[in-house]
Amino acid sequence: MAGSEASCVLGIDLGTTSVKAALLVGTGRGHVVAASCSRETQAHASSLEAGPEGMEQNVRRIITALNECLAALPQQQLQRVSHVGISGQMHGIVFWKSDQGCRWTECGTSPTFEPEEVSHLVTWQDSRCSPAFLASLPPPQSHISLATGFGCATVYWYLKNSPDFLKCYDAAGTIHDYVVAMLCDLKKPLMSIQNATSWGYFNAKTKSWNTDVLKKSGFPLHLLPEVGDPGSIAGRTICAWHGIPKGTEVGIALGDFQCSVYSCLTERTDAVLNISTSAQLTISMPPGFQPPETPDPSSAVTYFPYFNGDYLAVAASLNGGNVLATFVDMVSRWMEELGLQVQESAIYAKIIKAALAQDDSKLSIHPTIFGERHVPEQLASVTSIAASELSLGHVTRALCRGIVENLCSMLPVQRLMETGVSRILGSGSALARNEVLRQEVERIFPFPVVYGKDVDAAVGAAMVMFHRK
Ligand SMILES: Nc1ncnc2c1ncn2[C@@H]1O[C@H](COP(=O)(O)OP(=O)(O)O)[C@@H](O)[C@H]1O
Ligand SMILES: O=C(CO)[C@@H](O)[C@H](O)[C@H](O)[C@H](O)COP(=O)(O)O
Repeated sequence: MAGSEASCVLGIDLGTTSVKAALLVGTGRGHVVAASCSRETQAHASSLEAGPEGMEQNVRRIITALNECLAALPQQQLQRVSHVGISGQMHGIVFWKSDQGCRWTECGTSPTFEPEEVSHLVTWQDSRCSPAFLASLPPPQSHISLATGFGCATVYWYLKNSPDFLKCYDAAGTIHDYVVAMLCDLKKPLMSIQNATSWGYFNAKTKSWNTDVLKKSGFPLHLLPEVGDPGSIAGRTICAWHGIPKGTEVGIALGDFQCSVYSCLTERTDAVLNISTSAQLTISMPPGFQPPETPDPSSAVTYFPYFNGDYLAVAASLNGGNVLATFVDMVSRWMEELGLQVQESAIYAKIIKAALAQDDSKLSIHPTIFGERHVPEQLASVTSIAASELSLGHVTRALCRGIVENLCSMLPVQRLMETGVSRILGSGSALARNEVLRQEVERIFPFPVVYGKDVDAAVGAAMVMFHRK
């Protein structure tokens, strides 16, 4: 009954590069994606406090992209939305004043909210916390090693370097926690244990913050959100929003990679490979699995809470589609310096075409320009450079291969085989839009590869709510 009366569920994903939205409609046997939309946020912002090491995003731009996305969805179906599920980029932190986080205004025919007293979002890509700074912090009681870009590490950085900044705000969360708090007018933000784990200083087993450790070191505890289980309801919308009725239930915000996995994983013998701005290779752990109490900082695999007490083992690479985006940006800047202007989308199309015509290359690119959390100091390198292999096609092919090989070095094919993996599910729009990356995925894995669409996390966030209904 995907007909006109069926109720709809809206899924939203606030990614690092783009915002996506997907409308799911119930059918007799499940659901279908009735409409979807994606908008780049173009939200990069300079950091006043951290300088070039900061990686911040302008929250207004993110919300503008969100509004544009929702405005592009069919009004009739938005009016039938019964639940909203929201996911987004993990680890990051945004601060706001709880009584002035946003202002609701009329936007076309329906109200929407505009950010007011809100800081920039300091993202997972932020590198202001050096290894020496992190080593100076109290050791967390968590199974996850602390890294730069994690919410609690960022708070400590402000505490040391810019304490007045923190005095301006009394609430904090991930960007998706912020949106949920604004939609439902939560005075105290609520965070899922998926996102709380991604901030550091969180014990996923007891589902609680390391308050004793944090308190002793003067951490502003009032900035820590309440925590809840993924799949639970955070509140109800306080206004009709883009036609979505007032009083619609909104789920607690979820991690984007868990939602990408949720959108496609059906068998325990599946591994999920997601490539968006970052990249992840994930397998699900058996029911009842508990991660070791203390992390191995040299391990490339971490364990993240999934749903219903289950865990995912994930190789989370900081070098995914962003490496290609950086390459495209570099080409575009070089061309500009040479007096030519070419749109980035045209560069993507050309480099992908050139690499498709170049199906092999001895050129070897280790692409970790952003480091990796377990080896932050190991940056990118290029080897086996032959004069005959310098075309755009060779370089793009080698770059795509390097991204996939790097991810596989973090969670090797051998380990996948030992755990019984028999299929790779590919998700994320960097993969969906790049045939060269897909070819390299198919080359490296000795398993069949099945692809999703480019709004997977948004679909996953909606599915979580759909299954609650
Ligand atoms: N025109 C394009 N063609 C192919 N790939 C693209 C194009 N534009 C962007 N990309 C890739 O998509 C990535 C961003 O994917 P996206 O799903 O929007 O990320 P996120 O979910 O992190 O917001 C970029 O880092 C880049 O590698
Ligand atoms: O770092 C991890 C997990 O530790 C990432 O996998 C996590 O999903 C983060 O949200 C991403 O890094 C950001 O997601 P995306 O915008 O690249 O899709």
